Amino acid sequence: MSVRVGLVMGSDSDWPVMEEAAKALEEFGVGYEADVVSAHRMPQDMIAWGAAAAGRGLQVVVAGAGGAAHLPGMLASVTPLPVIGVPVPLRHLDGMDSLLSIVQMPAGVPVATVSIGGARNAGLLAVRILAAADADLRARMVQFQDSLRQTAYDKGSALRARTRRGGVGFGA
Ligand SMILES: Nc1c(C(=O)O)ncn1[C@@H]1O[C@H](COP(=O)(O)O)[C@@H](O)[C@H]1O
Repeated sequence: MSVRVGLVMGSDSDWPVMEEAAKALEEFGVGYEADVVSAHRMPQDMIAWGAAAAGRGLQVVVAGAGGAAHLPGMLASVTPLPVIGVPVPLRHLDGMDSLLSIVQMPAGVPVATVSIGGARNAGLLAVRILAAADADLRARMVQFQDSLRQTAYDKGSALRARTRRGGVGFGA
């Protein structure tokens, strides 16, 4: 399986959050590599990693970091690849620091920021980006969306049964 997504984080302490992105990629059979890359602690290596990413065949970067989370933005500044940023919540400030660090990028250097701790959505967004030019992957994403819809239908019918209040009743 070719490695299409670079899944990087500022520290291995981010893994419990970032693992959800890895799981989403695995669900869709998308190859990824995972590594610790820190703008603050290894700036030269971080620049080298970002500058080489596209040339190594990566197509999307998912970057997670907590606190003063400069990693996603700095990677976006040195790669032409789409970068998805994951704000990782730490003990203080509940991830707001990380969210604001990642989301407020200057014009010209986009980072697609997901919610605080939203690594699963980062993985799913990476799949969607790849699926734009990959019909097989797109078909799998449509199937996944169908399963979400079915789950919502089932929840609606269970709620209607529980409350004995008929609603519109979506789905079969
Ligand atoms: N935000 C960054 C960057 C960066 O943005 O380059 N490098 C590490 N970190 C973050 O520091 C937090 C604490 O790291 P440690 O647990 O290693 O002390 C992690 O959430 C990491 O992402």
